[in-house]
Amino acid sequence: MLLGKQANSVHGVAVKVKVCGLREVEHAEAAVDNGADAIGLMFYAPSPRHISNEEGAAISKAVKGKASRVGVFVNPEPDYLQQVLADVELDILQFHGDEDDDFCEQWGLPWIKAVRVAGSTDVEAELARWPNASAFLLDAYTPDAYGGTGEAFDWRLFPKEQNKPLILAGGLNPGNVAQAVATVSPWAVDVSSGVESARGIKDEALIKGFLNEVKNVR
Ligand SMILES: O=C(O)c1ccccc1N[C@@H]1O[C@H](COP(=O)(O)O)[C@@H](O)[C@H]1O
Repeated sequence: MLLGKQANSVHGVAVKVKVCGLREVEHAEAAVDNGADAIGLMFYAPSPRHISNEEGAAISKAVKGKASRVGVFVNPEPDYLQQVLADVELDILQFHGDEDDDFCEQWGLPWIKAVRVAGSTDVEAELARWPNASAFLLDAYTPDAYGGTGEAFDWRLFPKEQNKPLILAGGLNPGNVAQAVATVSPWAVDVSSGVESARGIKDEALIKGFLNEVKNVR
């Protein structure tokens, strides 16, 4: 599991893994069976990984009790988010847009704030904008997309010390995740396009490969 109701562990002994943008029950099951701590369900319509509430409910049910189910949103309308919560059992919310602390805090679930990092970003100052976040996910900034681009940021900008769990994301894949973990020592890693055979299409072998690579450095 990724986070409890209270997130209070920082830099635990094992690197946790979230596999994001799952659209098929069998891919979610493959991720969980191979050691994923969390799966991400994309509720952002422009994403190639977007799923309906019905699809999300089926995946959520399949992995219940085995992994944390994270709903990923980008600047959602409150009514839409409310409807997702009514239809899909989720454990954690991930906000990947311009949502402020008050917006993220109102849903009664632990939440992760994604912060998009460019060369000029003052990461510490950015993280201070969401004091109630349970954890932060650091992803690459790209001007034309909110995430899921397969782009990495400069890992030297990843904070060495933080009082909250930090998740490394952006451009991770089976070929670079071991190096990323060794370089940055994140609390968790998050992958989406790096385990796809085509845009939005997850690949079971790549999912397994990614999880094996992380296991080797756990
Ligand atoms: O996956 C998407 O399409 C997406 C769209 C909008 C916001 C976030 C999105 N995905 C998240 O982006 C990061 C990094 O993805 P990648 O591994 O570089 O493809 C990851 O946290 C996804 O959850």
